[in-house]
Amino acid sequence: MGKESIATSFADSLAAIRSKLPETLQNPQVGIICGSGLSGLVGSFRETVIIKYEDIPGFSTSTVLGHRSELAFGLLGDGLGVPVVAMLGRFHCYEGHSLPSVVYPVRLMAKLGIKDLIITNAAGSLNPSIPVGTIVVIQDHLALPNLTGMNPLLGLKTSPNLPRFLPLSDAYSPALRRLAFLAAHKLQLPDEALAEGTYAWVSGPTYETPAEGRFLRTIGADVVGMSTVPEVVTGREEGLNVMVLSLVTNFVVIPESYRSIREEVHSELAGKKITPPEVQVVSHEEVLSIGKEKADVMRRLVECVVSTI
Ligand SMILES: O=P(O)(O)O[C@@H]1C[C@H](O)[C@@H](CO)O1
Ligand SMILES: Nc1nc2[nH]cnc2c(=O)[nH]1
Repeated sequence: MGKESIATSFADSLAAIRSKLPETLQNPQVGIICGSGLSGLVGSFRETVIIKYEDIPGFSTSTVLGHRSELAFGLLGDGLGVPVVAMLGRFHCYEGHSLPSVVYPVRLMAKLGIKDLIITNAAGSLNPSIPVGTIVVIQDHLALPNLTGMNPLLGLKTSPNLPRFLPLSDAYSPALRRLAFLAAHKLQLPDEALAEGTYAWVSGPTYETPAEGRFLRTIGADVVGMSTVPEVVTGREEGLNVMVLSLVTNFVVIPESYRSIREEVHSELAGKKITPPEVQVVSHEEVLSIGKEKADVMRRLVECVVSTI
């Protein structure tokens, strides 16, 4: 899409959205992107207005189970509540969406006036000390696609006011990360409920081979997932404060050693039968099931952070 048609598209999207919102929700302060199976957060909204993605010009729709394709506006948190906008479902490159489409909603939320962006996702753990069920407050990322030509900021700038070269050494807001740990304390979550770590972005839709998992761990990633980084990069370009909460839904399968078919065959030929180890595999059903189990903790945490922003 050229610069002019992107601008027209944003104007059309904004007009369609604003026409459906009451005065109290016209200026959301916080944007939230809900990861796989984590859209239950909307249950805590008051004065909720839901707009289907298909009714917003310029928007795509999500094709992934656990993503609802709806934009939710409402008031969240104690007292009068903070006006927020939440994406109940996101777009991933592996669905066939282009990077500009994946990050379109982030740019739109920035144009709606949000200052802070809270992103959640489901991720696999590469770190033995970060078990399934932990929420990881992301402190940094490793994005091989960004480094190798799949960067959401490649190409013409969508506005002359945006920086051409964006520093990312401060991508994950320390102030918001502090609020996450303070919120966990306020909610009396056990210490181990929240960890800190580095997120690796891969395109998906395949889960990692054992060698890929080992590689990502070796280069410093704690969790891995198929989303989020394009949203973070674009959010930073738009001048937003960004925080990412990754729910660990599974361990990435990294066996200590490989099953040796060579040894099995040689043993069999020598009259000794070796019982092969069970092969573990990850599934999206498992990801959604842990998401369902932990959705409430994520909901309370995000609500508490929003109340204290
Ligand atoms: O949208 P998120 O990042 O939460 O979803 C994760 C990554 C894949 O889309 C999916 C794999 O199970 O879950
Ligand atoms: N790439 C990747 N994405 C995930 N999303 C949830 N679990 C995983 C995982 O193990 N690997």
